[in-house]
Amino acid sequence: MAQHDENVVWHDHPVTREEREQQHGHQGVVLWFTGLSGSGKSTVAGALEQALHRAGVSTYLLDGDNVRHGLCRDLGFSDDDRKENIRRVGEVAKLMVDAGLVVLTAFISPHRAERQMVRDLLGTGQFIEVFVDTPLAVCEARDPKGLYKKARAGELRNFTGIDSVYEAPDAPEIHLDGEQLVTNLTAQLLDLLRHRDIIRS
Ligand SMILES: Nc1ncnc2c1ncn2[C@@H]1O[C@H](COP(=O)(O)OS(=O)(=O)O)[C@@H](OP(=O)(O)O)[C@H]1O
Ligand SMILES: Nc1ncnc2c1ncn2[C@@H]1O[C@H](COP(=O)(O)OP(=O)(O)O)[C@@H](O)[C@H]1O
Repeated sequence: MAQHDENVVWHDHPVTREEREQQHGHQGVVLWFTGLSGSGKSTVAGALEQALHRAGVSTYLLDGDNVRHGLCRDLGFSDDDRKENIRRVGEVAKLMVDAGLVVLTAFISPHRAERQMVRDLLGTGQFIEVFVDTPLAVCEARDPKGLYKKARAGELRNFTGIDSVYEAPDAPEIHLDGEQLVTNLTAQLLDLLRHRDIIRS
């Protein structure tokens, strides 16, 4: 990968992040959902986005399945490709936070090091790690896309939880029990955002 060019200089623009946040009426922040395939990341992130949108919050949901159709269509599921996937998404999320949005991301993001990389990229308090903790057996029973079945049959290699690692977060900002009702999980996340003064009560 090409390295940073020292002849490219950062340019500050007249409209500041603070002014954009003022216009939105809230801060920019990333809610970084992580968990196994089938744990419920997209479902819970989608339900939370809907609740926030209805409350007038400016949001954007970046979803692994969708991003891999465009921005990351050249990437597969080797450790190096997953790392590059998360690096790109982290950079995009950072730009969206700078735009003043509440960004929700739904990527397996199986490696602690990559999640830490994104945390470091964003400022303090701007990276909220949401661990959707659903046992592998439950994810496998849900298997909405039939991918676990393929992985067990040896038709799909490097599948997270089967023959590729998932490193659970040590200290996520919020640890969700992925077997609870989606409405309950959404309420827990809204509470956290209110508690952190990211949205108003
Ligand atoms: N080998 C392998 N391992 C895991 N997942 C696989 C694989 N191949 C395809 N898929 C599908 O891709 C979705 C995960 O993409 P992500 O971008 O979130 O993965 S990662 O963060 O880069 O690890 C994942 O979607 P979710 O089920 O929404 O998590 C799968 O549908
Ligand atoms: N809390 C939940 N309780 C029961 N089923 C759920 C829950 N969350 C998600 N599901 C279901 O599990 C499946 C996987 O959810 P999904 O959001 O696609 O997971 P992920 O994005 O982590 O792969 C879907 O069929 C979804 O309807």
